[in-house]
Amino acid sequence: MLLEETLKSCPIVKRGNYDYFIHPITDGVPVVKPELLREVAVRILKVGNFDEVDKIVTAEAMGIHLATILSIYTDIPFVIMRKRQYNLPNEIPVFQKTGYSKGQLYLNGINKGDKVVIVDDVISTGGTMMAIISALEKAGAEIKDIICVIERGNGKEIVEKKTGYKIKTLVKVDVVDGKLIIY
Ligand SMILES: O=P(O)(O)OC[C@H]1O[C@H](OP(=O)(O)OP(=O)(O)O)[C@H](O)[C@@H]1O
Ligand code: HPA
Repeated sequence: MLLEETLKSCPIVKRGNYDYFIHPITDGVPVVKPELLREVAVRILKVGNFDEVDKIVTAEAMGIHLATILSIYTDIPFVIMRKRQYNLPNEIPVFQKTGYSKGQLYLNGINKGDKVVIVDDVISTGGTMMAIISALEKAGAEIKDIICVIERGNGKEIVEKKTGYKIKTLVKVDVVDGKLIIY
């Protein structure tokens, strides 16, 4: 499959001490091919449960292309947790920490009782997913499913243990000695 094929050859760069892999789905670099995007979307739709879901939720920036194509396929609207504060009434700020960055994410557009599916490109340390889940819980949303395209390291297990939610992924990778391996 294209996702696995393209992962095999992706470059790794250092972000501080973190070995960061660069891939079209996770970075939009070097180029996002429609056949790859389509394959990923179809695979997400196969594993995910989008029945009777009010909103798809993703995080800026690299969940946006995924939420967009899933929204077009399912006719479900989507919400982007932004890194920018809008100061809208009921905006929910949460702290986000990844393996290489720290910041805030802001949730708008979710009503109490909304049934949501969370979609993101990668789960690595799980810091971002913890932030998304905590914002949605504060908003009173009902999380129906969580799907990340790529899992790396043990962040998925950590988040599952802490929150009780099951996280689905399409492929599991790791970076070992500067090389990306696919399990
Ligand atoms: O599991 P974690 O360690 O939290 O890593 C996963 C997150 O890291 C990336 O986001 P980032 O905040 O770097 O922003 P980007 O989407 O703009 O690359 C990626 O898009 C995930 O949201
Ligand atoms: O290694 C990575 N590559 C791309 N996106 C990511 N988000 C967390 N880790 C990574």
